[in-house]
Amino acid sequence: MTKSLANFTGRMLLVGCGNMAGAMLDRWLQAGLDPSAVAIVDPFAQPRAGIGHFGSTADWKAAGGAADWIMLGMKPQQLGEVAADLAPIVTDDIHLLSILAGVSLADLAQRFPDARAQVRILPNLAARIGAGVSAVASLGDSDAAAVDALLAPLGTIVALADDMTMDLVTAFTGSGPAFVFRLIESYAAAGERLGLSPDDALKLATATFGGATALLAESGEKPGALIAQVASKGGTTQAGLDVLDSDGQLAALLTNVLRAARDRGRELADIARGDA
Ligand SMILES: NC(=O)C1=CN([C@@H]2O[C@H](COP(=O)(O)OP(=O)(O)OC[C@H]3O[C@@H](n4cnc5c(N)ncnc54)[C@H](O)[C@@H]3O)[C@@H](O)[C@H]2O)C=CC1
Ligand SMILES: O=C(O)[C@@H]1CCC=N1
Repeated sequence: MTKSLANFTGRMLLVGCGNMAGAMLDRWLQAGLDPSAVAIVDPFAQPRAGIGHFGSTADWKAAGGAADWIMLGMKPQQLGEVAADLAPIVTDDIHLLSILAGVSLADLAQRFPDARAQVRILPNLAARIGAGVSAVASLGDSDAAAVDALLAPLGTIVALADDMTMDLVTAFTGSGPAFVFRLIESYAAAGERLGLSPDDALKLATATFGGATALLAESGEKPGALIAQVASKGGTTQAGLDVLDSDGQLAALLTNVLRAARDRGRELADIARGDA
């Protein structure tokens, strides 16, 4: 059942509302968030019924805009221009939330020093259906109960003591869905190459990945224990696993994938700080 936000009383401003912030907002609205308590500053955001849309922070302010929560949902590269307009508005009664990859709590505190709290959230796209993962770390008086209430309808919440590992988590769970979609796409393409029709290949691949992850989560068993239940000695699965496991190539490939994504987060932070 969707966790309710019907009792959430804060006024929320979203600065940048594209794929990720839009997925969070749509889930929040589904969970009962009052649209009249939300405003969006984004020159290109998709309009949503009952929500005020503004092209700039100045337009929002001129229309009498006020907020208790402000969430940064644009790209990290836009932090400089956004902060120039927004920082004077972020006073000590405002919780500043950020979903920006790379941008650290220290960077947020430097850009928005007067905020009541700086809260760094790393969500993922599955938030749209309440099956996401949100890692969260904060500075200041973050009102953890209210932050948890906001994040609960989006899926699993992982509270981190600080944001030291956030760039790795960004790669792992933030970028993660794209890596999984690519694996499924490649699995389907391999099935096609060996004779399945494109429709059957994607349908079977999606159901196989979905069923396997659901079984893993529900059974509480370790992946290795479930592999042993599928792979008969000398059978078909073992023949495939022998290829997958050869020379540790899969582990090396995935480590390189995560390292590249994590390191790009650090580069984005440099760009957001104006250091690159
Ligand atoms: N897409 C994802 O799965 C995830 C994204 N993120 C983070 O979310 C943020 C947004 O990413 P996406 O939604 O993928 O990008 P997006 O390109 O879909 O959305 C960005 C939005 O910002 C708006 N925008 C551009 N300049 C602006 C300005 N000056 N003021 C206000 N709005 C402005 C754009 O019109 C657009 O709607 C990034 O910082 C990214 O690191 C974090 C976790 C996952
Ligand atoms: O690709 C990106 O930079 C963002 C951060 C995590 C997922 N999407």
